[in-house]
Amino acid sequence: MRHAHRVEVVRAAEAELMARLPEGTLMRRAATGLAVTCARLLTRRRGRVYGSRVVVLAGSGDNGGDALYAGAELARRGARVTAVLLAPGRAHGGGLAALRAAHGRVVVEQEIGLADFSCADLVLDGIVGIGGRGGLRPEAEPYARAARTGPVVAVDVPSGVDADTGEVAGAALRADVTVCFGTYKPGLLIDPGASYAGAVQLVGIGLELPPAGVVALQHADVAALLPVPGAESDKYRRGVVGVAAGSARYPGAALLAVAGALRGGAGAVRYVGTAAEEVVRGFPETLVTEGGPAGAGRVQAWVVGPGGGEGADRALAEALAADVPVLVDADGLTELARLGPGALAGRTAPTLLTPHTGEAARLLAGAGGDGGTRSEQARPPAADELAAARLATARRLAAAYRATVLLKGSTTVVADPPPASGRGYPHGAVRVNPTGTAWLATAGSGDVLAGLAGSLLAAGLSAPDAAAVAAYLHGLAARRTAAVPGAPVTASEVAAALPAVWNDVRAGEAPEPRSRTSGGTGT
Ligand SMILES: NC(=O)C1=CN([C@@H]2O[C@H](COP(=O)(O)OP(=O)(O)OC[C@H]3O[C@@H](n4cnc5c(N)ncnc54)[C@H](OP(=O)(O)O)[C@@H]3O)[C@@H](O)[C@H]2O)[C@@H](O)CC1
Ligand SMILES: Nc1ncnc2c1ncn2[C@@H]1O[C@H](COP(=O)(O)OP(=O)(O)O)[C@@H](O)[C@H]1O
Ligand SMILES: [K+]
Repeated sequence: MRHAHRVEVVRAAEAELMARLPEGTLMRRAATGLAVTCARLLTRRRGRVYGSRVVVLAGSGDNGGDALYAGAELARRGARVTAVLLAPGRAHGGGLAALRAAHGRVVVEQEIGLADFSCADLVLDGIVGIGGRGGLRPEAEPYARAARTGPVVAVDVPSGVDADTGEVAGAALRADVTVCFGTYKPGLLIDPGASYAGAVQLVGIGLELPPAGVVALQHADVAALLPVPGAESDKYRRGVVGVAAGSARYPGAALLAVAGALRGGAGAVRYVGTAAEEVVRGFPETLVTEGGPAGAGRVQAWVVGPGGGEGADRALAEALAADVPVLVDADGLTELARLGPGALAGRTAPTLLTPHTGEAARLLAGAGGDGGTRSEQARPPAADELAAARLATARRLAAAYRATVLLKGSTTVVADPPPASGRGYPHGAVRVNPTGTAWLATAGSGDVLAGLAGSLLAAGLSAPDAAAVAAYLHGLAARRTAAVPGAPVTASEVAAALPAVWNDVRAGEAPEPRSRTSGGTGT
């Protein structure tokens, strides 16, 4: 599990630890970890550190201090280090002295051409870290846009990325590697910030931290959550998932949701809807029932809405009336947005909403724009604004509907509603998904995800576990299924690859590293 903490929490842990240690200890630990990574990258690129050209971009805070100290360590090993001071006169005094003592060169911005930056063997981004406010400043923007040949190593956070949220206001430094200290920051795991961070490495500095508000499951965490039938299991004990999906216009959505559901660990899939004939032809193992969810017999969880068309309102009402977990997707969400959060008010069983940002915009508008009452009409949020602020969007929706929310797109975010007491930290737990590829943005892949997550719910996983495990497997399946890495995939292929990735996860096969060309980490 990767744990990510807010800046405020990191600061508190830092203060507590610093009070017990000699001054400068934490920065020395951070800078040493940073220098080790840089030396490894330089050795890979040039065979050795000695003689390599390193540019340090140093801002006015401790982030610049880390970069200057790391630059000094590289200079001591023979690297030709040039530090560019973006806030001359305010650079970290100790770091500057260390770099000068190691015969590093120190210049101000006007004294170095972008050409020197562009041909460096390695650039250290120490412009700003967790103390950053309001995006990159004008003096730093040319570095964000300049071409470069060597890797950029971000210190703690890529400058310009909001550490708490992953939001990027304007330009930001695009890193190949980010070396972060003490804990991951949410902004390193959530797009757009995550896509600026490259490969993220954590350097422990001894912070004692409380449980993390944001986590990313890894292979072993997912493996531990996968349902496994016991010796006494039968198909009903394994869980029956009901799928109310598809319509005359979108029969394929029913097939794809069922395809996902059949691979999610439930013992049986029960289908209700107008595409029963097509479903049985495609998947003879499906149980089909006439009418809506109300008359369908016992199920342990419902999936409502993929391709649901005009029948989605009835299916939603009947599924929500059942005292079992309900996953609401697609047309079910459009109907829920029309009804507003009150439609979930009487439910005691878990509800899982799986919107993309367009549906999230409708849901927020249905909740009164800001999650308040419907009479407080605010400007309806636009989908692209919500995509740029994925963490806040998922949290707002979870709070407004008091349901678990899986927000789809580049970095899928799963948010729980805040605790009912309203005391303490004002947000519920959040999981972010580290697998996936932008090729998942293909028609029908969301239907597969809905079926898969619903099946995991029926098999007994909690709503946040089912959502996070489904997103993880779905993202891995998309990566695995491409005939050539990075090639397009179809939703049917994603569904067909699920058993193989299930086995990979159980066997502990490492996932592929994230790939820029495949368009990010999220599903
Ligand atoms: N926490 C820990 O445990 C440890 C933390 N460590 C390190 O310390 C870092 C945090 O250092 P920090 O607190 O000095 O803040 P930092 O990120 O350097 O930025 C603040 C400075 O930047 C300025 N500034 C603000 N916004 C800006 C912008 N948009 N663009 C440009 N400049 C901007 C602002 O000045 P202003 O100009 O606003 O007056 C202020 O001077 C952390 O990320 C990690 O690297 C490690 O050494 C070890 C343990
Ligand atoms: N840019 C992206 N990067 C990664 N995954 C994405 C991206 N855009 C969409 N996805 C994923 O693709 C799937 C699309 O689902 P959805 O929008 O519901 O499509 P459909 O309605 O056609 O099934 C989701 O799992 C979503 O997270
Ligand atoms: K930085």
